[in-house]
Amino acid sequence: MARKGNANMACSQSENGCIASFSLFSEKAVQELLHSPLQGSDDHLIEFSETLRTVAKTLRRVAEGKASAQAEAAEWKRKFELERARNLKLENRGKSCLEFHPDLDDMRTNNPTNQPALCNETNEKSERCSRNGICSHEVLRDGNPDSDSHSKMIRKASFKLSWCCKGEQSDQQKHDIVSFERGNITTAERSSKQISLKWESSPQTVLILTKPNSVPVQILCAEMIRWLRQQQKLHIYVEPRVRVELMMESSYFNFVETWKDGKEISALHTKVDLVLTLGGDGTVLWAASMFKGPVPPIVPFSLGSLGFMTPFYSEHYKECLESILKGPISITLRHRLQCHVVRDAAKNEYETEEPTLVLNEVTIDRGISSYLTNLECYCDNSFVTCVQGDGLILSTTSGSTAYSLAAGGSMVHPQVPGILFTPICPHSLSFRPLIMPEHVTLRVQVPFNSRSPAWVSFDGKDRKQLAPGDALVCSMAPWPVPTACLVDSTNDFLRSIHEGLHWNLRKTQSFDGPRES
Ligand SMILES: NC(=O)c1ccc[n+]([C@@H]2O[C@H](COP(=O)([O-])OP(=O)(O)OC[C@H]3O[C@@H](n4cnc5c(N)ncnc54)[C@H](O)[C@@H]3O)[C@@H](O)[C@H]2O)c1
Ligand SMILES: Nc1ncnc2c1ncn2[C@@H]1O[C@H](COP(=O)(O)OP(=O)(O)OP(=O)(O)O)[C@@H](O)[C@H]1O
Repeated sequence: MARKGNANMACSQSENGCIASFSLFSEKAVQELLHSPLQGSDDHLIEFSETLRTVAKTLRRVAEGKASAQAEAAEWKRKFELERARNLKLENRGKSCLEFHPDLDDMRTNNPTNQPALCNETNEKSERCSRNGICSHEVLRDGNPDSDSHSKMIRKASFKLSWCCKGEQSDQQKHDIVSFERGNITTAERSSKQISLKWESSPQTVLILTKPNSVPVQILCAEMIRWLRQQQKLHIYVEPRVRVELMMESSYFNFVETWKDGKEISALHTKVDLVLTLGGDGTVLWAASMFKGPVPPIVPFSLGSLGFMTPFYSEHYKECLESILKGPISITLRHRLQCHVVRDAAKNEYETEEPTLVLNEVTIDRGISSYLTNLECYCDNSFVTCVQGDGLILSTTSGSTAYSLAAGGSMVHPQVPGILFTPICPHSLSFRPLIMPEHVTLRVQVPFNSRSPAWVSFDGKDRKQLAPGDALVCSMAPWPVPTACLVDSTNDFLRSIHEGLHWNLRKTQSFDGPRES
């Protein structure tokens, strides 16, 4: 019955009007005809019914063939897009690496092989490692040349660990990341160390972003601008809306700069040294969303109710800013996800549609539909699972304390590079959340046979519909969001889960009472 139902659906969904009209002669219709009072009374009618049944069967086979061809085409398309996404990622990495290097010309001249900056970095790393005496690339020596046969037998085998960059030919792209010291694996570098920012020249320009419709925020903003101008001699940028509000208050604020259009916004990162946010976590998300590429360091002042990412107290803004402008400051590099919506109809969406960067998460859910969402999920070339439930959250580790947490995901330190894969109300008893490594590309596909479309939203905003056949492709973005820490990354994170969520708060058990003897 289910197969028959599917066949009918495939026929009626077809854009081909001819097949749609033939679906009138479905097997069900034929059965009804056979069981009608005319049955047996007319041999010709029976013969005709048999013919119709054959036609219906043939049509069903055609519809099934079409569905399977569509699925195969989607699979090829998915592979093609994955490959493109990988290449794009590599290209972006190359670009960002080059962009962030101030002495690019020097490097080019000093790099006879003309390798990209990434390779130089790797060389630098291994040089640094050798200096530290940790990353020896030598083959393990025997030790004592006079050693007896017993000690030779217990000698450990030597080996080399290397890492393959995707999309390159395997022989050319092996970089040693972990080496061996007398056969034991040690790591020289870890990606999640506390990062310190030291100004090499003083910051000149500050962008202030504020939560809208808040009088305390407006008052603080005006006060802060006066202080930054008079005491720190800084250039100030604000949003057009805020400039209007300031000018209504006083013409004194005429020096405050703003922008006119999206083009000027996209050039902001080249002018702004520091971004101050006055609001809650939503204002930090807003600030991050303004920068589609590199993001200047953000100093988030807390004027909201929760404030996971806003460690600075607005009452102490003068002391905070004095110390930040002087530096050095501890920062958290918050990873972002780069998301592409890939339409089934698109020939090549990567070239036409801008990716959306999210700091918290991208959510694919059932929107207003009351049906279960049905989402096929892939990680690189591997099938992950099919989500049947309210939806799926792909979250950064910064976002792990937001929607993903509410859906049962783990809380993860924001400096850990990874992508959280958290289902929303899965209709299955065994669906636990996953955390994937940072280098993967995830693809969430609405299958062709889905009963309803799905909806995607980015940091809780910009909802878009995903029709059957459409997909969301998501990978780690090359541009993280550097946010200033009040103390350091770990201290701020723990403080936020204690104070913000009252994590594991319980009255301590009293001393009196039964004890183990
Ligand atoms: N059920 C839920 O928990 C739920 C539902 C929808 C959206 N959200 C979250 O709201 C975010 C958008 O925030 P908004 O301020 O624009 O909307 P909002 O004003 O609706 O605020 C949502 C709440 O989430 C908190 N929040 C945001 N980012 C956080 C983070 N990284 N860690 C801990 N808490 C965080 C905010 O402080 C706020 O209290 C989305 O990215 C999503 O994570 C949560
Ligand atoms: N500069 C801005 N322009 C437009 N919208 C903004 C801006 N800053 C913040 N928002 C939006 O305003 C909403 C509320 O912001 P925010 O979370 O900072 O304040 P809050 O809700 O009072 O804080 P909390 O969530 O901690 O209670 C968010 O949805 C955010 O996206």
